[in-house]
Amino acid sequence: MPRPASRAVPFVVVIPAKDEAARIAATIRGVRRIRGVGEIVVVDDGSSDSTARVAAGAGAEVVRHARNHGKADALMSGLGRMAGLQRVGRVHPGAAVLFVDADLEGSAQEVGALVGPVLAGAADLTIATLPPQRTAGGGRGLVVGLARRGIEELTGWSPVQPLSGMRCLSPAALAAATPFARGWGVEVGMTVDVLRAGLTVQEVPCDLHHRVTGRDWRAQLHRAAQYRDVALALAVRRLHGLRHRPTST
Ligand SMILES: O=c1ccn([C@@H]2O[C@H](COP(=O)(O)OP(=O)(O)O[C@H]3O[C@H](CO)[C@@H](O)[C@H](O)[C@H]3O)[C@@H](O)[C@H]2O)c(=O)[nH]1
Ligand SMILES: O=C(O)[C@H](O)COP(=O)(O)O
Repeated sequence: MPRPASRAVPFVVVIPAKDEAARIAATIRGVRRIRGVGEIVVVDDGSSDSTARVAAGAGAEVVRHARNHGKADALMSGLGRMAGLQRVGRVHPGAAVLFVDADLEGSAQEVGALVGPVLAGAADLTIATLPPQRTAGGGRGLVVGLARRGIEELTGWSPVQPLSGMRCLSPAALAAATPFARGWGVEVGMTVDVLRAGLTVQEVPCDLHHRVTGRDWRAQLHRAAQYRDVALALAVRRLHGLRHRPTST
């Protein structure tokens, strides 16, 4: 039976997860400590480990991809489940969504700082910025630089951490940002689309700690995929901007 609408929650947590069995339970416990949290949806994006079983055991709603589709599709599947929960009255029809990576463990609680400005109507999209991490990363800033310069070129706004995936979106921001750019282009595409819709974006410092990408060949392959997806998301939006440019007389 659907729960009464008065108990419907004002925001839903969506956690995309690929092979996160070692971290997902701690991350779910972390977000459960956020004030006002209701439904927590974990999307197991074709994991080869026990991510789905562990997440279900920790009390999350679990959506499973039979094979790996990439982060953007995992987030879209989470939104699909959120719509289902709205239809049965378990989630408020005008609920916000909070995207949280699966590898934050206990620090995930700090993502709660993103919710207030969106529920209060002060921002449509809030994005977490992270402090220096305990382990040094192995990147040279190529992907981050591409993303930051691209967003600035297309919108005039220069984000501190353009790739950060911890984000809270109002219903208006969700409408402007979906369907998402594919794979690792999701954050850059979302930021550009929300700003171009005339909505407000705000970066919020959060004391978050995650698994940093290292220096081995797998890490460099990961960065190459990030670079490709960010470049594609920007190229599509550049074209869109050209097509919709007002013609001068
Ligand atoms: O095919 C995949 C790969 C990853 N994930 C999940 O997506 C999240 C982010 O993945 P991760 O490997 O931790 O990404 P990072 O290398 O840390 O990437 C950074 O940059 C990405 C954009 O390139 C953002 O999405 C991330 O939030 C940001 O932390 C995690 O929960 C993963 O389990 C999927 O759902 N499907
Ligand atoms: O390690 C990182 O911060 C990301 O994979 C991005 O890589 P980058 O340092 O090349 O921007």
